[in-house]
Amino acid sequence: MAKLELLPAVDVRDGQAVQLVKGESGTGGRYGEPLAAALAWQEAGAEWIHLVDLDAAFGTGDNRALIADVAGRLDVKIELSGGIRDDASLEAALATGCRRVNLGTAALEEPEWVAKAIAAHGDRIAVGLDVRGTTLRGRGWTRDGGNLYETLARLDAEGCARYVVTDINQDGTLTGPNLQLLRDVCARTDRPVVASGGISSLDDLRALAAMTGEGVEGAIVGTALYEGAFTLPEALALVREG
Ligand SMILES: O=C(O)c1ccccc1NCC(=O)[C@H](O)[C@H](O)COP(=O)(O)O
Repeated sequence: MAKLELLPAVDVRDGQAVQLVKGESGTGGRYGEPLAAALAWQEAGAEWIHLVDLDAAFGTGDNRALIADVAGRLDVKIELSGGIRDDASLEAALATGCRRVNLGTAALEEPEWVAKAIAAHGDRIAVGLDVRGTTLRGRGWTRDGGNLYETLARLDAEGCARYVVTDINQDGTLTGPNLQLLRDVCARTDRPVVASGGISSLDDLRALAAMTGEGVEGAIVGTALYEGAFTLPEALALVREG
């Protein structure tokens, strides 16, 4: 069975590393310099970093220069997310050297542009499916954006290579991932799924590792690592053992 990939999160708001609760502004913890956080995950053995520009996602500015600087100083693979909605932001994101970008809002509001981006960039494009129930949310998770499964079918048909699936109600809550949602998404697509939101324990990672055969490829971990629920070396050892 394939090994579950782990992606420690570095979400950037106002130049600081943060983790929000359910994506709500002003909630959650602040964790200092994003570069220091990213280097700490890299030194602890991370193979990936999930790097998010929350200001760009919310439309409250951006941390583009800082994010490009962080990306340029890391040796690990980067998944870059937040506010990538047009040619300029996509080119800037890809120019950081990241392995892939996540498109979120654009997949809901600019489907033709997203189809072109998928055609042009292949598996460097993933789509973030951020949901409450089965309703997608865009613009930093502040606006409804259509039905999860209709959008998934459309993106599959357009050749989308991978999905990052977040249950917003679990995100940052340390109450565990929504395994049923992940199962349902995996049942409706043959593309790999990266799980995000709510991971609280090594047992949660074991449960996700047991789903690699269903299509769960990776897991983004934020709050649990910052708050010390487990360490990254412990998590990496768990997924390496299979
Ligand atoms: O990724 C986004 O675009 C985004 C937009 C608005 C609010 C939050 C957003 N991302 C949050 C994350 O990527 C979290 O770091 C990740 O889901 C980890 O969650 P957790 O392990 O529950 O802290």
